[in-house]
Amino acid sequence: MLKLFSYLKSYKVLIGIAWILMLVELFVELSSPLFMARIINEGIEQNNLTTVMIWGGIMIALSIVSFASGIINSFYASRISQGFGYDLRKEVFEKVQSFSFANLDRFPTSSLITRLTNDVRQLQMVVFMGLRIAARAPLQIIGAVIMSLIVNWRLALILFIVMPLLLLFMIWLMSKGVLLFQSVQRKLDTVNSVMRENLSGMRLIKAFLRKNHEQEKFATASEDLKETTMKALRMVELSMPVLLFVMNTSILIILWFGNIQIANEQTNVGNIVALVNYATRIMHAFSVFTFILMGLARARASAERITEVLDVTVDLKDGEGSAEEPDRKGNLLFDHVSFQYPITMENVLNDVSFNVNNGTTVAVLGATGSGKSSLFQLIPRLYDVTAGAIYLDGEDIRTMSFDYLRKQIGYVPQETRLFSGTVRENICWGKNDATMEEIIDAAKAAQIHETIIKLPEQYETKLGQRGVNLSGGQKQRLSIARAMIRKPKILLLDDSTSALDLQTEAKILEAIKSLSCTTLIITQKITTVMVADTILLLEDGEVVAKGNHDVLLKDSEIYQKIYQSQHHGEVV
Ligand SMILES: Nc1ncnc2c1ncn2[C@@H]1O[C@H](COP(=O)(O)OP(=O)(O)OP(=O)(O)O)[C@@H](O)[C@H]1O
Repeated sequence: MLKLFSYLKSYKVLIGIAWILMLVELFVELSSPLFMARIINEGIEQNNLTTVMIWGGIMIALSIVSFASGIINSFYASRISQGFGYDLRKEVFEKVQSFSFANLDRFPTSSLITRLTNDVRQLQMVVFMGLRIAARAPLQIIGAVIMSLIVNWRLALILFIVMPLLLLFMIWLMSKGVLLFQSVQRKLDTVNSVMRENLSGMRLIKAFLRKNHEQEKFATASEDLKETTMKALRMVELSMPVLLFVMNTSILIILWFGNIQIANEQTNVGNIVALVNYATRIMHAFSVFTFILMGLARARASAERITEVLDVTVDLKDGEGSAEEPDRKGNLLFDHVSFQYPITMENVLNDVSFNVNNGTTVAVLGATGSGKSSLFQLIPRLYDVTAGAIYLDGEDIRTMSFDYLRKQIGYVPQETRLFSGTVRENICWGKNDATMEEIIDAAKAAQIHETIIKLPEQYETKLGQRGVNLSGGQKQRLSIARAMIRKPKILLLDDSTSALDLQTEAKILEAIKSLSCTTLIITQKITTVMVADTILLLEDGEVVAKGNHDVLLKDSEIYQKIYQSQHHGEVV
């Protein structure tokens, strides 16, 4: 947790001011009982109204100073804690942005969201408390103890017996609290994850009549969160009655012995009132302390979760190459490439070798789960190969900078993902500085221009979240336009034409040819495969056949079967 508080460094001066103001408040608080004792002893008991007026006036003036200090301290505490939260959130967000896919696989999205929001908020609260009340509570205890020793050291000894007991009780409370609040944050993750899945899959849930099942899942996760939170809060609530009991007992003992001392003329009423006042303040500080300790317990759990993200070693290292080299031709070579996902550690690609000449088209064919998408993700280095190497124009892609390598590639992933914004903005995602002419050209090439101009505001039509107001095929074509506008040297289409009719698909393939880029297409359609220069047949992560349509139809039994299945048994 201390590591995270290093983010407060830039607020050193403001923290100093906030603490000075807090000390002013504390001084007034601790000096008040003394003034009160004076008013009673020298004013009320002696019937001296002038003394009452003078010390009363001083007390009012000090209270105004304390009130103003409190307000300004609060203002600074909010400013510092909000700034700290902003800096920390930014740092965590930037770290997540630098994550490789392998790193991302380790953290569920919902958990990252909770860490970025709720966990940062917990730490923010602790910073606020630290500036407003946290440092005050222990100082208040120490100050009140010293003052009560000055006022009446014999009676103050009662507090020395009570305080260690309270301290032990609070340490026990804190140790239990940390574990419980860690559990609360984990349960919150689960609720967020269930909610996220539910909201993003709402259409499917309705179509499959899974509403009740999902509701049960949510209710279970929510109930679990409620139970754990209640358990944690019960710990906090337990502290209050214990403190009140101890406080009232201590005051009773002070009054009992105080009474005896007054009778023996060893002390006076004013001092006893002051002592009772200090005892009340000590107990109050203890209750604030308990509240702070619980906050700290919660923040410690949050700090651990945030540090876990910040401490991740990003396993993809950027290549040394410059981002401004000349564009490549697009020759691609897979040289004995094997790959496994870090979380499963099983080979999904095994000794894959093939060569693609620039400007040619390769169709990648294979059963589901055979490793096609995994193979594609290695080219823009979303993951790194586990063995072997991939070369672009003879150079290992790991030596190139990410920016440079990815600038050469247009990637249309299997799952079409559009962003809220206009149609134009979505196409521009592929090239920030694209002109309107380039945008229209890309849309025409992707066979989506005609559809766009029929939309209410054409290119300025706003897309709903994830493009809800478009059909599956329209979304696919828009993502193809987004990739084509970059005029990439390598174009990767991961099953991106599955929702298109044969005629539209043929037109897109024609437009792609005119880009003269190296194109790799994952497809299940034999019509697309047939026009490719090379076909790669993958099975369980291995290349089992390679060649053009005619070669494979002659040599590969698997290819023959695929061909026949889509040509209704017709053998060529
Ligand atoms: N992020 C991941 N972490 C762990 N394993 C994964 C991950 N993504 C895919 N896999 C596994 O890798 C294997 C290959 O998956 P891949 O998505 O590459 O297959 P595919 O041929 O593209 O399948 P499909 O045609 O169904 O899209 C599968 O066994 C899959 O379970």
